[in-house]
Amino acid sequence: MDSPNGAIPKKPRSWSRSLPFLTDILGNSLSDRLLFAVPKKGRLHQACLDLLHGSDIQFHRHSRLDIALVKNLPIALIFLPAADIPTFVGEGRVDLGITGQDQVAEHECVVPPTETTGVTEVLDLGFGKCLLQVQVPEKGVLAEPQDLIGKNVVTSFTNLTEQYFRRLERLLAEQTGNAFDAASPLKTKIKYVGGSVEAACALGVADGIVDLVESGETMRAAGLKAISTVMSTTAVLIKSKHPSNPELVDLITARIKGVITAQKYVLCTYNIERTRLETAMKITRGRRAPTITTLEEEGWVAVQVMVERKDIAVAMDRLTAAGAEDLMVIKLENSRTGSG
Ligand SMILES: Nc1ncnc2c1ncn2[C@@H]1O[C@H](COP(=O)(O)OP(=O)(O)OP(=O)(O)O)[C@@H](O)[C@H]1O
Ligand SMILES: O=P(O)(O)OC[C@H]1O[C@H](OP(=O)(O)OP(=O)(O)O)[C@H](O)[C@@H]1O
Repeated sequence: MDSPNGAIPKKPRSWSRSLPFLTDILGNSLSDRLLFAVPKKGRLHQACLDLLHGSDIQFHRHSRLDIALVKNLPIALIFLPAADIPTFVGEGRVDLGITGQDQVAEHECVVPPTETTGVTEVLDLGFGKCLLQVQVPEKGVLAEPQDLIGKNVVTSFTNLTEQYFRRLERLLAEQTGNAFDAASPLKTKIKYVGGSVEAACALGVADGIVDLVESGETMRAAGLKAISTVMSTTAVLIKSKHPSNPELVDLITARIKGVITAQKYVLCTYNIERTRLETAMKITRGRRAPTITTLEEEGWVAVQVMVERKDIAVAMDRLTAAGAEDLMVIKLENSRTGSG
């Protein structure tokens, strides 16, 4: 897929139906609606549907149709590949979107943001966490990213990979006192594949790859090892520079923030003797401060406090050791908090 002039070939765009065409199907139902792009498949799809459900954004998606009208808000959801969402939001064709920071960065390599175009990151959604890494065969002789200079590198992120190797080639030229011509093609040959990138080395198409790693299982199973990290990424809510309805964007942001916070925290309640309260409060400080209520029983108080879900087991162990009794942990359905 290398192009003759050394330019990186564009990814194929799988979303071929244009908004005017969809408007024809749906009559005028798109006008006056905020357009919100959601990944139509892949790793982020289900988490986004859960987020919409938690935010009470109700819709019915007809099969094969990549657009769904929201029943209870003036919003239309547009289902797009995660890789295409920065383009649509960046050009202001769609107001809001969810995609990975990696996809935003890949897009911005080719279309740098300006004052009026490009996307603004509104919220880190916490899921879709992974690393974009340079990987090589575990058993091979390649050990450092510079060993790949002049070799074949396969990836779905051709622009970020080009940027990475351009920096590396420039750095190496500077270190060795050689001239680096920014206009000349890269020595490293970067090839695009749309998926199953990890197979490229075993099939002899690549000496190394640049791909996403979450648990590391795919990489291990393919006999690869990471030798460098290009970037870390999570899913983000993005908006265009001039959304059609900024108030509605703020409302959706607040709702989604509430769901994310509710997923991140649990409510912990316990009873404790007032004399031991100071120790207990050091264990569970809360988001702002714990709520303390006096119990009918002399010298005892009840405590209500938000605790990060990932810390709750250890917190309960320590609270019990500090004399807390009747501990309960309650899952939060939704939340609205002062400072996010
Ligand atoms: N293993 C992973 N763990 C967490 N997040 C991931 C992982 N793989 C991808 N992502 C995130 O999800 C985004 C979309 O990647 P994914 O490969 O799922 O999309 P896709 O190419 O549209 O789907 P598919 O691979 O099913 O064709 C990535 O850009 C990244 O932000
Ligand atoms: O570190 P892990 O937890 O194993 O995850 C990493 C894998 O997940 C992604 O691919 P995905 O499964 O989405 O399919 P794809 O190869 O078709 O993109 C990514 O491209 C890796 O292959």
